[in-house]
Amino acid sequence: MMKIPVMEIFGPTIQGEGMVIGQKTMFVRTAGCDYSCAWCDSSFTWDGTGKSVSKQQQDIIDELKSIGGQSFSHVTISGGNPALHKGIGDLVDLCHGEGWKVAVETQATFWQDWLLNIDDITLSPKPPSSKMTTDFVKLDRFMEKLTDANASMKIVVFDETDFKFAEDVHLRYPTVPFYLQVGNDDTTTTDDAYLVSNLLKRFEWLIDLAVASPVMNDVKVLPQLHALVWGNKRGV
Ligand SMILES: C[S@@+](CC[C@H](N)C(=O)[O-])C[C@H]1O[C@@H](n2cnc3c(N)ncnc32)[C@H](O)[C@@H]1O
Ligand SMILES: Nc1nc2[nH]cc(C(=O)O)c2c(=O)[nH]1
Ligand code: SF4
Ligand SMILES: [Mg+2]
Repeated sequence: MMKIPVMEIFGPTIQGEGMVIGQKTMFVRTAGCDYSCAWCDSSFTWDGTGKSVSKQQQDIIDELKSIGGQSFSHVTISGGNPALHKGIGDLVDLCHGEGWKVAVETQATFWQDWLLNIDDITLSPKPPSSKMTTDFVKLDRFMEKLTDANASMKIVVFDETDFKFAEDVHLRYPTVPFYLQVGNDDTTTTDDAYLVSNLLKRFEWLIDLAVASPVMNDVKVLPQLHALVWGNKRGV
């Protein structure tokens, strides 16, 4: 089995974003990303400020059990970009062997066949404000392989240009469940009162855009619930 570079393992907490928002889950956060989004809230996974440890799949399972005890049945793998790591396939199989469901968060730039075994797949192509460029030809090929999977799109929106990008993505993949997510433009503040009021204002702004858009009639608009509850704290 190929080892996996792990940044952190934490939980149980609730999934704060997207298609299974509110779901009790453990998190495994892998190291390394092929992107470097301008506003990444997990930049410690790729900018050299965090420390990762290369781990065997069974050791990750043991750590999940020792941290989470009997109090979970769902594991979310995020990063960084977890799809950079082939070894996650064996981890997913071991999780399923334990009777746990597995979710993944990725920006959909790298394909891995283990994606077909994931219970909840969240794909998050990046809008212009991230300064990353989405290769739609590549994304088309990626999405074709997931036709029968339980996959969703989640686009983070910071401004009107991002919203237009989100509309384009939704129109391109109209049958894929679609989520709009509020962008957090201050991922370092510890002033939770300021952060929450700022995020709620942005949430209202995003709701207003979605409500007015005939393209966005069948979408869900969400904040990052964990940011509203715990601010920018890590490991929650
Ligand atoms: C840290 S990323 C890791 C997974 C993968 N690299 C990705 O981007 O999908 C997890 C989720 O957080 C979102 N995200 C990152 N920074 C954010 C921010 N400042 N505000 C809102 N969402 C953010 C990403 O778009 C992604 O959906
Ligand atoms: N509670 C909680 N929910 C999350 N949803 C996506 C997260 C991520 O960083 O990928 C995340 C996270 O870090 N914490
Ligand atoms: S793709 Fe995800 S982890 Fe990578 S830089 Fe962007 S938000 Fe951060
Ligand atoms: Mg996060």
